[in-house]
Amino acid sequence: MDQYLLFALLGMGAGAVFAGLGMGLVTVYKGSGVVNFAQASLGLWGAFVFDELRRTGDLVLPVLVIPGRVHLGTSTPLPVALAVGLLSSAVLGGLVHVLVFRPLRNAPTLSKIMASVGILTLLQSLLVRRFGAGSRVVDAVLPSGSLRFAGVELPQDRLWLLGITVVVAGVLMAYYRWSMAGLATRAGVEDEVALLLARWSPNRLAGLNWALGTGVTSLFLLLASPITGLNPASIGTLVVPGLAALLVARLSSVAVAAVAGLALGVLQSELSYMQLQSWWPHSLPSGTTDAVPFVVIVVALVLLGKKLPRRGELVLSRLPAVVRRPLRLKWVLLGTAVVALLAPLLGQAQRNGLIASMVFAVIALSYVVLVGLVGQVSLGQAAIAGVSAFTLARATDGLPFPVSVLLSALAATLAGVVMGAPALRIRGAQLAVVTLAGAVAVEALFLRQISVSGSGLADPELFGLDLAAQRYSELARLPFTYTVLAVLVLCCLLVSRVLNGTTGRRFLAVRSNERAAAAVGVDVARTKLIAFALSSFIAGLGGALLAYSRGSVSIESFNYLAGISFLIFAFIGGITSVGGALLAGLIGPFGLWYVVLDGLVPLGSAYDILGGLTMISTAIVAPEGAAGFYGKAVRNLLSRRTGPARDVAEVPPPADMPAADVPGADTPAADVPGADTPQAAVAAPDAPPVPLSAAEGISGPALEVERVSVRYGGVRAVQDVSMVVRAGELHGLIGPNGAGKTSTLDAIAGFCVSEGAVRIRGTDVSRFSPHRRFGTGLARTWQATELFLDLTVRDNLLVAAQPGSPGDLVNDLVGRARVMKDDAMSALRLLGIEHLADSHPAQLSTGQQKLVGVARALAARPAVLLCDEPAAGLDSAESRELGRHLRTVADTGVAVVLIEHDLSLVLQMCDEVTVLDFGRVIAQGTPEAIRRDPAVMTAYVGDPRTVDPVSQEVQP
Ligand SMILES: Nc1ncnc2c1ncn2[C@@H]1O[C@H](COP(=O)(O)OP(=O)(O)OP(=O)(O)O)[C@@H](O)[C@H]1O
Repeated sequence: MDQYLLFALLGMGAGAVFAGLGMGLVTVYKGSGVVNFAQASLGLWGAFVFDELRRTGDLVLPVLVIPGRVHLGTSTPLPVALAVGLLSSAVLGGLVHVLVFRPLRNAPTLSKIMASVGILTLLQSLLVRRFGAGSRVVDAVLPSGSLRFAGVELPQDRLWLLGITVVVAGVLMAYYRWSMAGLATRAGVEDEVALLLARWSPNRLAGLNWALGTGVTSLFLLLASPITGLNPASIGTLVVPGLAALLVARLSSVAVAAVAGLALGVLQSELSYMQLQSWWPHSLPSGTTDAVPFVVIVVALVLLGKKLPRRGELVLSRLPAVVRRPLRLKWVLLGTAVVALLAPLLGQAQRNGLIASMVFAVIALSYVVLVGLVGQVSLGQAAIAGVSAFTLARATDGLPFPVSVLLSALAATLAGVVMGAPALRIRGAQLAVVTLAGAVAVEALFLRQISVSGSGLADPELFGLDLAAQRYSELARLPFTYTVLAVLVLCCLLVSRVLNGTTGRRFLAVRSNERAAAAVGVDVARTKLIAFALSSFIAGLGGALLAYSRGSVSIESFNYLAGISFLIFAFIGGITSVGGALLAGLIGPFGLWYVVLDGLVPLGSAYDILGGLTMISTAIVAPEGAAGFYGKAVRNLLSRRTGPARDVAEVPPPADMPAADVPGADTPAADVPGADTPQAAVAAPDAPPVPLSAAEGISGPALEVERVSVRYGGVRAVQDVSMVVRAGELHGLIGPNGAGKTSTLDAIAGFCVSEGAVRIRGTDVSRFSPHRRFGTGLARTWQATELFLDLTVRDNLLVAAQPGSPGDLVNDLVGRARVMKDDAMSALRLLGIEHLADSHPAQLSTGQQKLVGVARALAARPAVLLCDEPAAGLDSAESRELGRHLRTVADTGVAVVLIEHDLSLVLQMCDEVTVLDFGRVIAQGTPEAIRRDPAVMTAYVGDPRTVDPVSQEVQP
């Protein structure tokens, strides 16, 4: 027991460091909304500066140019060195905010993650350049020696660290609770607009918090350095536990971050003690302690996943745009032929560069699938590629060449799905944290356990043809070059097919808006898992090729730092297109660009610094990457010469533009897909109703809601609401603000936890997820339009028309995907907006967007359509037009539930009306009955009289 106490206290050394990281990360996040992957590097800078001052009296500067250091005298007193060290980190943190994150304030989360990862690599290289790569032993800062307690010698420095952690956490808490700047920072987390109105500058506050956060982290790294030593390479062991503390603290509580950090340190220390015991199962991998943060993160996310707060940012930002355009076969063949003809002409070094470029392009394609198309930021792809490489070296002995590679890639697929599974509830920076922690765990539990030397890898051979990458003096053999080229071409075609097929459409829908995707039947979790699997398979192929090309498998090629470097180059190239991946290959580690540059100036580690700097500037200037940036520039140039380029979406006309002026209006009806169907006859609300709904011919209730209740914590938003809606009925759901209308709709569609029963055409769907409810014939629209901004109007509708089936991916790959264009077009035609099919949502007016939202819900021919204030934001003429459209929809046999504030519109258009107030049904019946119901008028105007439905004036 004494030993457990001792090890618990020993763990406080690392624990205080983790706590310092966690508290610093929370401070930075509170101030700026950035999850700072470079926190440990920024903190280490101050610790190194402090140590260097004490050793040599030199103040080291982070500037890349000379002079890198200023001599301040031979002996610097401890307090001065301490102050200068902390200040260095704080200033560096403030500078990072001003130079990088301030310009990125409104940028997508992806750009912020990439920038902070760029800073991490940049600082790591800087630390090595300025202070050397080795480990430093640091003189004691805190009192050493021990105290005797309960028969155990307790180290004093750990007790001091524990005390300092408590004090710093207390000071930070007091700062956020009582100081004006702290209170303003907390207010900014909720609502930055309000902060601005109160005359606080969010930028200045962010800068202050950056400086404070990095200073706090540096303090703990510095004080604990005599225990932990100082080593630039230790960043890997620091980043993940710090991020784990941040997540456990729900990104907001300094105190919880401190406790979580200390607890992690203690847990790791106790585990390392237990591993020395005879009863410990020694068959467990020795890296178990390094995997602890991953487990903590996974548990934290499972328990807190949906509760993690989001910042009230000024601007909602989007990921870089994706252009869906299939690869043209002639370009693929031409490109392949050029590389194939060029390869024999290159020298060994250049051909090696070509191979490295092609291998890296394959790996970059895996990022295109996961990060570019689904928006899932992964820092763990190198570990996934490593699983394949190590499997190839160890587990596929004796298997023939392509089979061994395919099996290894499948092992990587499995690892990717396992790493991705806990991440299904999250995205953005938190996902990046999980994948980074996962990469460290894979490295500790798997890669390090099966370290393999070069001889472990059998050379590839196909039908007697020697495909080895190297043989004697030949370092880059042609047959291997062609093998890699073939794999790259296949992967490019695969990704292009997926991007342009139904799977890609669904990927982009999930990337754009997860809950809207679920509302149109997309199984979001499955879609993400498919993306993880596909991307891991491609990364696995890349990993196997990388292993062959290097002739050996080493951890350094696949550790978390390699993962970060991979992501950096993939992002610089362009993370949303096949072209971007090819560019990434060109500039990637040891690729052709590196070889050419290295021939001119020896690069060494400067290439990483260059990569980090390029990464940061790419994140700021061109988040779409070099491919997107130059692609756009070329298109602009062409359009200036020849008029608008074809793939740039043209701005559609307003809805009231005459049909003849609409692009494509001169297309004969017979040329429009689906024009020969009966639905094609319907072009306006005045036209006779056309059967569109899957509910055709069904009589009886399409929707039954029975005693549904919804609670948000202490708020009872909906209480025992019941209603029945028949096929072909337009049912109004009205009530004052906050009456519970949207919550009722959310409960029916499965978007909130509720009690009671919901039946669609007799099927009880109360326990179904939203996408399964959609499958039974229930569609909805949203109060905000919630269209998929990355997709055209047609594609928005096609996502709903084809919510997914198990064979879709294979069909996409073999080019046999079914396209339900008719359903999509007939929904657009029904609402008179087929001319908008090729527009992007951002180009449409609010009214047009609302109609597209209704059309999207109709594209799957639902039996029940729930419309949440579709007329909000429209003028009264547009509202009435929309009302007529909905009447037409109901007349096709769809049961329509309409939430609407325009009382006169509801009383005119609807067959039945349900009125809610304070979450309860206060009236139900025909518009006539509702009009006469005094309870309704009391709820609306506090006056028990009736209302004139047209003028909305209260009648005596
Ligand atoms: N996510 C939530 N968490 C806590 N309370 C909520 C949440 N969503 C809604 N509420 C509360 O539940 C009640 C009903 O809200 P709801 O949005 O369903 O009403 P509504 O009739 O649709 O209002 P409006 O017409 O303004 O859209 C309100 O008191 C609201 O503040």
